[in-house]
Amino acid sequence: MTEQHAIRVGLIGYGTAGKDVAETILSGQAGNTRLTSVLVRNAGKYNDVSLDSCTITDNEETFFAFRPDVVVEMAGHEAVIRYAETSLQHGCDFMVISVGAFCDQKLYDRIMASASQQQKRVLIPSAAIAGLDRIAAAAQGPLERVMLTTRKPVKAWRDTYAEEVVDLDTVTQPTLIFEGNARESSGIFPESVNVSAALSLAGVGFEATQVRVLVDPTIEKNVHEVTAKGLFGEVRIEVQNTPSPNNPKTGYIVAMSVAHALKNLSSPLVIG
Ligand SMILES: NC(=O)C1=CN([C@@H]2O[C@H](COP(=O)(O)OP(=O)(O)OC[C@H]3O[C@@H](n4cnc5c(N)ncnc54)[C@H](OP(=O)(O)O)[C@@H]3O)[C@@H](O)[C@H]2O)C=CC1
Ligand SMILES: O=C([O-])CC(=O)C(=O)O
Repeated sequence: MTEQHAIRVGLIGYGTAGKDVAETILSGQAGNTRLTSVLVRNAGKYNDVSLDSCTITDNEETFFAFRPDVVVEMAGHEAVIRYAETSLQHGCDFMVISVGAFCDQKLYDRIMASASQQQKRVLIPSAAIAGLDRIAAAAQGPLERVMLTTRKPVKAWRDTYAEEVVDLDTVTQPTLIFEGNARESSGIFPESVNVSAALSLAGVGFEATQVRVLVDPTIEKNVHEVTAKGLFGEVRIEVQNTPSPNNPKTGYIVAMSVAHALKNLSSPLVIG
């Protein structure tokens, strides 16, 4: 594929992970892709940022006027609510990391209907979790149980629901702050447990996916453990993600995974 035929990428959000994704595209790590436009809330904040020929805008029309092939959301649940259907209706695939927004079943159904109607796709990279491929394959046969346990250090829980249930300044032991299903965890932790939604969509759905969330002052990394059992056998996968210094809720791996997913769109060899 020549540069002329590069996949045109529109990015929503230029925060911790969005900035890293932009850099992977500009450095060629995301395959044959070209960053055309970045949609932010206040373009004035980014006057000093220069991204080659890419335009940073807070105007939705300007953003879509660059006719991206794929819109990559790196901005949170509210951005999914605002831009998922709009992106599909503009003829773009929609790559989403704030997957927890899909816990709103009506929103999810509308987005899926738009994707089918437009013959476009919603793409969910693994991001902070691993093993979605295995869970999706295992879901072909009966799956008895899928469970996620998410643990993060204290600094990852500032400004979240965790502050309502535990004193982050004094906690010394791993402390369970949530136990329930993925429908609930996706809504309660919009910035921290999107992985539970991705796991649900790969496997047995939001109600049947069990989730436990812990504040863990004894660890340095963000840890996600997936266990599942079914006709296929059993699996236990644990990832330990290095938190990003700019936002300890998010790991470096999130942008790396998006870069890999973008690369898969143009690569003759597709893995994962
Ligand atoms: N699936 C997964 O494994 C993971 C998913 N996530 C999701 O990714 C999101 C982003 O993570 P991260 O980069 O660390 O978060 P940051 O808070 O560092 O960055 C979010 C950025 O999004 C921008 N933003 C918010 N709303 C909009 C909007 N409507 N339009 C354009 N830009 C917007 C914010 O801009 P402003 O400066 O205006 O506030 C901010 O720059 C998280 O909120 C979470 O939902 C994160 C980690 C893992
Ligand atoms: O980066 C992580 O550890 C996971 C995360 O924030 C999320 O799923 O929203």
